[in-house]
Amino acid sequence: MIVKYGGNAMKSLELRRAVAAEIAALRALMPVVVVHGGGPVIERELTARGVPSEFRAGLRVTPPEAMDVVEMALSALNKALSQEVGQAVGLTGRDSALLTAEVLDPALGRVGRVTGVNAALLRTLVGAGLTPVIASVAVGADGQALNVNADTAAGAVAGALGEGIIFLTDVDGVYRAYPDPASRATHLTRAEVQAGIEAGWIAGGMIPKVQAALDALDRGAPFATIASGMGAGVLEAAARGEAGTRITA
Ligand SMILES: Nc1ncnc2c1ncn2[C@@H]1O[C@H](COP(=O)(O)OP(=O)(O)O)[C@@H](O)[C@H]1O
Ligand SMILES: CC(=O)N[C@@H](CCC(=O)OP(=O)(O)O)C(=O)O
Repeated sequence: MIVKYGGNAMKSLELRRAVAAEIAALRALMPVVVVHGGGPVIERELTARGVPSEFRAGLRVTPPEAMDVVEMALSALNKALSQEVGQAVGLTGRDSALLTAEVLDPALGRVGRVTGVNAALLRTLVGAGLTPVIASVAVGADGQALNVNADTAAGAVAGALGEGIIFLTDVDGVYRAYPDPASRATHLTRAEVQAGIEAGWIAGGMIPKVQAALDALDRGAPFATIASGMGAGVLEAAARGEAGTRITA
């Protein structure tokens, strides 16, 4: 199982540690690979250095000087998360070409689109009983770092391994009538997701998330689930298909 968490499931150190404990518990049941973001940590480090940044269509415009800060911030966070998950190895996409990428759009600077995943490295680590914890920094053809949205990076890893993925966020799943949690869809097909975006009941930050889920399916993942990182036992329940919204082809 691939588990992705980012800013929303890291709003406090307490929540971050609770999520790490959930991941460690899931690992007792099945092999786990973790992919993480950390938008708020990046934001804080950019601000502290007076490096401005803006988002276009959900992606951070990343000139080279911002890329240096993104990599530094996510690498430091990666080591802390790896330690919290335990029995883990923290990596970025630059280690053993774990995530290779190409420039998505020169207008966005050093933002990457994942072109390859070193699945053999991940299988070796998992086979040795270790949990890979991957920061969403990839390596470009020029050998330099590229910034990849963490949901997208996680989807690419799930696709390459042919495993399911759970995106942990701050809502219980995809709601048909946001923000009413009673309207959570337990299951959605690709066609229903596309219809939901067109109809407007899938909106805001949920759009790039469901798009990352569809991209994961395109790349070979059997399912992609969106679930809450805020509740005890939710991750295990989502892995069983009993929590969150599971999206399948
Ligand atoms: N139909 C919907 N169901 C649930 N959440 C939705 C829906 N439409 C929009 N959202 C919004 O999407 C948010 C999750 O996306 P986002 O904040 O970008 O997550 P993350 O930072 O964890 O990647 C929710 O907090 C909610 O505000
Ligand atoms: C290109 C791009 O936008 N990269 C993201 C990577 C981190 C991320 O995605 O973190 P969350 O999971 O916390 O959102 C960024 O720079 O913020």
